[in-house]
Amino acid sequence: EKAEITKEQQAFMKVIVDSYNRHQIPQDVTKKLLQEQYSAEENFILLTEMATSQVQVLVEFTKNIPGFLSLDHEDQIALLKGSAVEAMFLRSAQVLSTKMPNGHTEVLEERIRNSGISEEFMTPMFNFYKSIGKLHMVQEEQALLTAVTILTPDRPFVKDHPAVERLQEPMLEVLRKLCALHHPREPQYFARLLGRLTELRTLNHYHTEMLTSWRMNDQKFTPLLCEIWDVQ
Ligand SMILES: CC(C)c1onc(-c2c(Cl)cccc2Cl)c1COc1ccc(-c2ccc3[nH]c(C(=O)O)cc3c2)cc1
Repeated sequence: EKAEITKEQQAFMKVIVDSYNRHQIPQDVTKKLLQEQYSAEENFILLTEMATSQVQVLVEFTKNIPGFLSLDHEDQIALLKGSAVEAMFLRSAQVLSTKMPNGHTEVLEERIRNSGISEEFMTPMFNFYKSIGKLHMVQEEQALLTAVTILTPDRPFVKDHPAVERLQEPMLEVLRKLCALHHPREPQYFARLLGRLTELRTLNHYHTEMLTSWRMNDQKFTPLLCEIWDVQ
């Protein structure tokens, strides 16, 4: 029957979910959220460290997505560069929308709100965080939604669109079945989930402006972030 998740899809999903759970920012980095002092300068430095660590984790997760490593190498880079900010919004959204026992939720929000980001970006950013929170995604959905975001064919400079679509399609199919399984009373849940991906695209534009305003204040990024965001 259409809605059943097949054995192959189960195995396919397990690879992605296990990789997603395995690749997390190390404790010694995230525990700094609670330790460092609260100044705009210190918050920016800490968030830069978190983003750098998150990009490294993201690259490892992406390499485990079935078929990703057989894509054209330049397309692999284009997909990572094109999706990094969106994937980090999704990841930070999970931290900000679930009450973390370690108290990281509150301190992360506090540091983001006081890191030199102008008010005009705060509203759309935290509206997104709220809308993700309302979805109460299960971790399989979070993992697959992140993989679907990374394997979005129409990123800048991607040459072989069809090859990326062939990888994204089976993930969308499993995600659709998962939504039906975990949210049986919300037939529109899958559509709402994909709607978040559209909202993420708009956040990309805000993020580009955030980077520009940080750079205007001579804020420094790490080499990895400079490379992935084409700055400096
Ligand atoms: C370079 C820095 C200042 C930056 O620029 N834009 C953003 C930026 C911003 Cl604010 C918002 C959204 C996206 C970006 Cl990309 C950031 C900071 O980005 C991140 C902040 C936190 C986390 C993150 C991810 C996983 C985590 N787990 C835990 C834990 O306690 O387990 C904490 C945590 C933090 C990831 C990226």
